[in-house]
Amino acid sequence: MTMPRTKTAAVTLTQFPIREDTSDNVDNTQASDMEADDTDSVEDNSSQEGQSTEDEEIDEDVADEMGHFLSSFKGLEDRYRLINRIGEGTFSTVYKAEDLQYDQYQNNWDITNKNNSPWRQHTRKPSKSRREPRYVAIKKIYVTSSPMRIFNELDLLRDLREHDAVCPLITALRHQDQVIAILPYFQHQDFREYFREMTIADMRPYFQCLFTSLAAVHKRGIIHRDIKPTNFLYNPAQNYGVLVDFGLAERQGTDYIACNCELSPSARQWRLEMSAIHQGHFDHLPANSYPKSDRDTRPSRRANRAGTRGFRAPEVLYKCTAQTTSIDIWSAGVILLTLLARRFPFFHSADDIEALLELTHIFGKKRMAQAAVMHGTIMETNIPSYSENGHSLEKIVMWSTDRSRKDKDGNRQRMPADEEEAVEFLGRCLELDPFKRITAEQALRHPFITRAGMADADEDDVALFS
Ligand SMILES: Nc1ncnc2c1ncn2[C@@H]1O[C@H](COP(=O)(O)OP(=O)(O)OP(=O)(O)O)[C@@H](O)[C@H]1O
Repeated sequence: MTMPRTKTAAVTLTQFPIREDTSDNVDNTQASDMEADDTDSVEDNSSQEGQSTEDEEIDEDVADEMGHFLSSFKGLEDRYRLINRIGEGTFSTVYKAEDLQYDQYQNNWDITNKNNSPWRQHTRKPSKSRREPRYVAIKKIYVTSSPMRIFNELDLLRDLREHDAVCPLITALRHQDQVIAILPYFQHQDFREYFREMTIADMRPYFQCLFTSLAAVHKRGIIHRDIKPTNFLYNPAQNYGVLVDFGLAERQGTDYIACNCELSPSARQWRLEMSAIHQGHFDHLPANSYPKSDRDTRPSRRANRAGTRGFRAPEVLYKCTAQTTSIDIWSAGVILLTLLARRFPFFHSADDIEALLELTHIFGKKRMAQAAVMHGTIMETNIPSYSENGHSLEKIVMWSTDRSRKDKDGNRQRMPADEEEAVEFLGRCLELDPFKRITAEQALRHPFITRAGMADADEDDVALFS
């Protein structure tokens, strides 16, 4: 008889009760929350360590580390055979492992068993042989993560388990203060290996998959908060990818405080006109306004800024207190910009102020100042090289790919039509106003996406990047 994964556990293991109290046995005094909030920032320092095969040699240190992990987590070696370390991030280490007790459980998560699943066409055919190894990814969450953070990730993953475009949670286990999440192993390629070669025709299915995942996540009112290439596991050979890492995700509306951006444009304009800054003097402050230089007296604004540097939307940088799922669309736009510009990482700021300056360089002082006012804050810079109106995204892409110079007859290179379409879509994702930014549902109806799989633009692609 097979059993549902979440109802059974080896006697020696503490099965992680996803919806129950998780604090038992976890030393709360030790658990320092590494979650990025108002003060912390996360860098994209996760590494993918290749898609190991079993023949591949394993680094001695990794072998030692895996041995220690197996021996310290009671009962783990009866259930899983660790094969290799496949990823190391800010909050966890991920291992590839063989599921030794696969046949003892109901495996509803297994895409190879699903009929009518879009995953089915992207994965190997179900095998009749019961002996074929089944692989999982074991995410060993660092013990320094707070129990609430771990609970949040597992809870959201559980909510999203029915979605083919999100890597589902099989189960989670706890031994003392160590929590591990078991996910299906998804064969993918490291972004750094393919981003330079991707043609526009290759980008379409990539974003079709990514936006399908985002549409599913956003439909449930969940903000992923950490959309970046290492969190979208993509297999270019199969044109298929899944979203992982809900460690920073949250339900929209958590810690919500009203923000200026929700006002109607006329109400916002009225507020601006009444502000001391707009009037340029502080002798007669209108009611309910702040003087310009009051840093010592006014508490600083707090908002969730969790995410990875370079991928944060402007409203996150401006500490908007009413952030929505559209922050994920911005981050997806940054991935597209990376692909079109052939530069990774595209943005490389050390902190949020630098990140705002990088954006100002592209979008210009005027639009960045307008975006700031939208969220009830002021953005000023005296850096002389920044222009008032910034540059078009088309120009940025042409510069980045070394196509901005005129030819010997003085003509500028033109962007091929399919690339123009991609840049137009990019502009819809990198819209400074979150309310005007395209949604995931709308993105799936955009021609850049709907043309995925059509052999439309191969000639242009070849001409462009050869
Ligand atoms: N289901 C999976 N199948 C294959 N590889 C995976 C899977 N889940 C995670 N990985 C690998 O492990 C890496 C780290 O995983 P994850 O992003 O969940 O951890 P993290 O510690 O939160 O990382 P980060 O610092 O990027 O937020 C991924 O980039 C990927 O290479």
